[in-house]
Amino acid sequence: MSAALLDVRDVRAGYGGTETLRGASLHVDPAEIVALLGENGAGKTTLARVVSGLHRARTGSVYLAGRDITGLAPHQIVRHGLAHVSAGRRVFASLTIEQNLTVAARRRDRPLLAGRLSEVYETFPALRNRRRLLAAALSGGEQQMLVIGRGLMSAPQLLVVDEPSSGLAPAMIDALAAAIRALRDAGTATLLIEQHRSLAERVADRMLSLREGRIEPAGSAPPS
Ligand SMILES: Nc1ncnc2c1ncn2[C@@H]1O[C@H](COP(=O)(O)OP(=O)(O)OP(=O)(O)O)[C@@H](O)[C@H]1O
Repeated sequence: MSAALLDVRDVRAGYGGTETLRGASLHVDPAEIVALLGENGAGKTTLARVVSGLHRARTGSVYLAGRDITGLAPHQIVRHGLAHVSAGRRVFASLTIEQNLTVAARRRDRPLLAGRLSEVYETFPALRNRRRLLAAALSGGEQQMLVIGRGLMSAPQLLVVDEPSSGLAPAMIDALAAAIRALRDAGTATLLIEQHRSLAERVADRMLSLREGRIEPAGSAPPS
């Protein structure tokens, strides 16, 4: 059994007659930040969706903490410790920040909520200060913090975050980098999916590149 937290082995996946992933493999170790880079349309989002159960691999397998999660439903994969933060920062604009964070919690999870909320607010203090505001009032960067915060509410061992830096100002990218590093230091690993290198270079322990359906090393990352 592999000691990796996430182990993606030889995954093939696509749409209709098109094969987007053609034997893609990668691993993420516990409390490691791995960036997956690739051009527009390379298949990064497809890979993220396969890992989180939103898209079915044709062949290959995905292991999380040694458990075969290939083909499990997304809600089962969340329970095994993976949170997927999709691209696009979809917040519930007419709910408050705190309601956005708690909306998915089940009734029996309520006693745990206060603890989870306080950890999210520790990671993103800007959200704590504004928790009673409607999410519509947030900037793009704050909305990105909110959707990551929503992912953190399930106490994941691994965050898979798709294009968080898209369209953000450099100061906000720095803030995101600091948060992702703080999460790593507290034990949460991240698979960071990015088209551009700016956030990846600031934060990643390792950088990978998806090209022609396969994953290869993308040069060494600077120390963080
Ligand atoms: N639902 C779908 N049906 C058909 N083709 C799709 C679908 N989703 C994605 N594709 C195609 O699969 C390929 C990979 O898309 P994917 O979104 O995984 O790439 P990406 O690397 O994440 O790119 P981007 O950064 O633009 O999102 C693209 O050619 C895309 O057009």
